Amino acid sequence: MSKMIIGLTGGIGSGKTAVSDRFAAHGISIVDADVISRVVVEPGRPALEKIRDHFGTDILLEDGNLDRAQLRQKIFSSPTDKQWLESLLHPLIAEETLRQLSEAQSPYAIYVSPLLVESNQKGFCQRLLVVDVSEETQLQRTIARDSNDAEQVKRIIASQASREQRLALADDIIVNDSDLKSLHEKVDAMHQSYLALV
Ligand SMILES: CC(C)(COP(=O)(O)OP(=O)(O)OC[C@H]1O[C@@H](n2cnc3c(N)ncnc32)[C@H](O)[C@@H]1O)[C@@H](O)C(=O)NCCC(=O)NCCS
Ligand SMILES: Nc1ncnc2c1ncn2[C@@H]1O[C@H](COP(=O)(O)OP(=O)(O)OP(=O)(O)O)[C@@H](O)[C@H]1O
Repeated sequence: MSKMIIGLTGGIGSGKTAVSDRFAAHGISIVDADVISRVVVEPGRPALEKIRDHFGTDILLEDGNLDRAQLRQKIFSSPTDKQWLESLLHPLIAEETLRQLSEAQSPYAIYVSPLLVESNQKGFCQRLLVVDVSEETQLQRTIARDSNDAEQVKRIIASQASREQRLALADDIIVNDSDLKSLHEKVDAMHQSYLALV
């Protein structure tokens, strides 16, 4: 088991994956809540059946997989549906997260989650690292990546913690306002400072 767990968070499109990929390149174990949230709803999993019973068969694609774009549309326009989905998935995500973290072998491990500040997941992290960008950058990068419409991305941003709320809880901050090369340099420096802590 790793000696230290760093929580990594940031809003949609802030660069959490870009940052965690760079830590992974240094051999650091990454446990990613967004990745786990896909595994727990794979075909054959009980959670997918519950989602189908709740939203109807139309929530599945023809091949039986979850229609994630449709579910995203639904939950970010209905707070009740969002709450229902979160109460189904968050305990499953937490269980798998703890399992994966207990297997992490690197000097420290990173738990990536968009909701570390919102839901009470900070508990098992010794430090919180926040990737910080302006809302304009979040919008631009998310739209370019997912071809989502701006209104939906704005609704997702509005449903998440604010920049200020995240920064208030941060132990460490990476500002991702420049190019990927400069992001990698910042991560490399952070990696060295974490190694010095363990
Ligand atoms: C709604 C779903 C199906 C959309 O899937 P999709 O593949 O389009 O997006 P993905 O899962 O990669 O998430 C992308 C980003 O959306 C944002 N997001 C996702 N879920 C939430 C949420 N419950 N609240 C706020 N923002 C969220 C995050 O910034 C996340 O990084 C999916 O996000 C989901 O199942 N969400 C509920 C589970 C959850 O809370 N996951 C967050 C990690 S704990
Ligand atoms: N410094 C940067 N310069 C240019 N593009 C970037 C930079 N950082 C991230 N990106 C790009 O912006 C998009 C969003 O980044 P990334 O997927 O890492 O964010 P995220 O926080 O993991 O997003 P989500 O919350 O949606 O999972 C990606 O397409 C990524 O390649």
